[in-house]
Amino acid sequence: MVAVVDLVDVSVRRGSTMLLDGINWQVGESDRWVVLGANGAGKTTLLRLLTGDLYPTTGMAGVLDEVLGAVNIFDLRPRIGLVSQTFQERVPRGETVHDLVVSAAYAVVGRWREEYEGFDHERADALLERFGMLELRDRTFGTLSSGERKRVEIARALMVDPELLLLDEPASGLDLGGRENLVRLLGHLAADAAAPASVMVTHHVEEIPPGITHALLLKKGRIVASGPAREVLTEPLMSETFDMPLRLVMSQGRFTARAR
Ligand SMILES: Nc1ncnc2c1ncn2[C@@H]1O[C@H](COP(=O)(O)OP(=O)(O)OP(=O)(O)O)[C@@H](O)[C@H]1O
Repeated sequence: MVAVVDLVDVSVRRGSTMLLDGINWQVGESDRWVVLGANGAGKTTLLRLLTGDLYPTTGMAGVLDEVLGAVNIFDLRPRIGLVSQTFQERVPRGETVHDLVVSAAYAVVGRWREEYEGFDHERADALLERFGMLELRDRTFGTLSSGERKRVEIARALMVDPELLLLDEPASGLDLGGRENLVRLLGHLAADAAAPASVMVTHHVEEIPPGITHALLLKKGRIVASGPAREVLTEPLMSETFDMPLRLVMSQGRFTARAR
């Protein structure tokens, strides 16, 4: 198995605070992971480590067979698709949906004078169609609903044909319909054998798409449990992670949780 992510005894410390502590974690090339944890558990820190935004204080962090700190991060980043919470702030007013997706091929936000190949345009449109957004290809990004924007962001993240797809709370802020649409699309992606390995961060089990293969539970920077989803997404482990007795129900590949 090729390890897409290989963290060995990783810690991240800021002052006297351990943001991550003793993390050992491997992601395989066909894995679909969900990372769950309460506010402040360290989920965003973990994603920022994977994108090379920050480095381990101790331990070894391997991503796509490269060791963080020993690889040029600008060579690594194009191999990773990121759907972040802050991306929308960087999109210029007036950027069209199609241009936003096609410009990922050049790792830029906002088209300027790049010359794109016909192939790039076709790929961008095929991705927009896959996420139900082709009809809106000529709309400006700023006029889309939150759910539509998320679908465009995922299309953009896949434009570079990444080897690892990172999704940071993709359903946050969406209404019920928007969330359900997105979870369905993420479920299709998870089921696609040609799709890259993925790591999705969320607070809510309702946002876990069907087809997730593995789960990692974080609490105060430490791993509560990690492994196959059916072994990790259990009432005792989830209750420990969120510090309250939970009732967890799984039905037709989807989860719901509430306090006991
Ligand atoms: N530079 C820093 N110095 C000190 N503490 C920090 C720093 N950056 C983050 N933290 C703390 O580290 C902890 C983990 O933060 P992180 O953003 O990774 O959590 P999270 O699980 O993503 O939380 P949320 O679900 O609220 O987004 C938090 O308690 C945060 O306040």
